[in-house]
Amino acid sequence: MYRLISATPSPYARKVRIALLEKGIPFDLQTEVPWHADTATPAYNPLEKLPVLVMPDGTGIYESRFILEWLEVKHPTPRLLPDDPDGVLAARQIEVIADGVCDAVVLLFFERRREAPSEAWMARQRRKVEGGVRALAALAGEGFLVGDRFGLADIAAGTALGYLAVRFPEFDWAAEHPALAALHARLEARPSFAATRPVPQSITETVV
Ligand SMILES: N[C@@H](CCC(=O)N[C@@H](CS(=O)(=O)O)C(=O)NCC(=O)O)C(=O)O
Repeated sequence: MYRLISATPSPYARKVRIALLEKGIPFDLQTEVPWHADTATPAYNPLEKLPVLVMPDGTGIYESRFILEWLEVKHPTPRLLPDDPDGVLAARQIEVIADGVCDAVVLLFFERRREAPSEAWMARQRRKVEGGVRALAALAGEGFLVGDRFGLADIAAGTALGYLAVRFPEFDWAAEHPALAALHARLEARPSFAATRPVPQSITETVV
């Protein structure tokens, strides 16, 4: 059985959790705080990050985009990528935007924990979050983000938007982007999203 090393707020781990659930792949969930000294990630990932998908033989793969690509290759049905190459590229481009929003939120979150946070640095990260959400909003319509089928693009965008509620709640993106908010509501109604709602975690060790 696979084991996924995850964290309750992690949007990157949530992408993998949702893909595993959508593909009906059984897995054990190992939830931890990757910022604490006792994290298991260094045993599998030289970058010391989760998610890590641990194989039955104990080896691990890491980096959410790679894990999702790996799952698409090893467990191709149901397919989470479009059938056409341009659709695949569009979905991957959306994942780049969504992950970039999450990256900026992480940097903003930890900057705020510094004794003397840099206002310039935080403003820069907020700009990236707002710009990324604007780019996603420009793609949101009545259906799913790419083609007529739920897939990777929706998983990436949905997990990024869900992460904002946990780490950047003061950004009222839904008021600015009603079509994106409606898509997000549709996605959060899916069992795979409902089962993986992000929850803040208590980080009690010094990180920055
Ligand atoms: N690009 C990576 C980012 C993963 C990442 O930043 N994970 C965080 C946890 S969380 O922010 O997703 O909750 C982590 O393990 N950070 C520990 C560290 O960076 O040392 C991915 O997509 O998997």
